[in-house]
Amino acid sequence: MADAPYKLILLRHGESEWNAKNLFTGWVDVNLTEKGEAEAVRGGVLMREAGLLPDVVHTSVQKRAIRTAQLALEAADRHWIPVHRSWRLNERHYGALQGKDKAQTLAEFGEEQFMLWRRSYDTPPPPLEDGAEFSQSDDPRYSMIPSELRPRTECLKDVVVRMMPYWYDAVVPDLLTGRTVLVAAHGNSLRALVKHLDGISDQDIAGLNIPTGIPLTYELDADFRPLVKGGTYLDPEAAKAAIEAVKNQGKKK
Ligand SMILES: O=C(O)[C@@H](CO)OP(=O)(O)O
Repeated sequence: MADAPYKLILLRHGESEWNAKNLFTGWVDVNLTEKGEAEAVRGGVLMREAGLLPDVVHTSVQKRAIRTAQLALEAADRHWIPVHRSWRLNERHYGALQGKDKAQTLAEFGEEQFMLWRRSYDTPPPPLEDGAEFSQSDDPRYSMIPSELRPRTECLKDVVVRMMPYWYDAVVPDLLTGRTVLVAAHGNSLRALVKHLDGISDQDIAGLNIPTGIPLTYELDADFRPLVKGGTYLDPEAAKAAIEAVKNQGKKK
């Protein structure tokens, strides 16, 4: 069996204001709730207790992931490590669903359409028009992305396509130098990465949910394939309960 020279930690941001309100969020730049901040700190404590200390961190350009990384790294006494950020690690752009209530959307469109938009691999929600209330068309942080590349909606397949160049060009080179790499990102950008790492099929990925604030660690072999499929959550019990909660979003009132 190949060695496991590479260590990767994936961390979904802590609970956001819109997670708490049960709204589709996507590229809308909402902050963490107090609970989300506490989850981020706890994520850092778990890393410290496990002796898994990141040497470099990669985040999206969204506040909830940026702040989660900072809070977790402070708790692990690693606030000083180099940071890289990219829109390619952003949450999936949720198109015209951004800002909509998940329970209301489920009631209005029915379970099949709701789950197709939420978890199918290749059905994107309707696009969000530039200039609309929850559009990022005028956000300066995206001004360097050419218009034809800038998402107005995305399915998970689209996220895989825009995320993978970052994996190969930015994260893998850090792993190759022997650094322990932390990727602090989002439910769906991390689902895209886990799909690639674990070789999950387009069908089966629909059933995979990632909880907020609990580090998911991978040891990777020389081909950047996991020694343990699915990785290892640092708090498996808490992860199990939190995964169920993510799965059932929309059903709660
Ligand atoms: O609203 C969103 O942007 C995401 C993550 O919070 O939701 P979902 O889990 O429904 O894809």
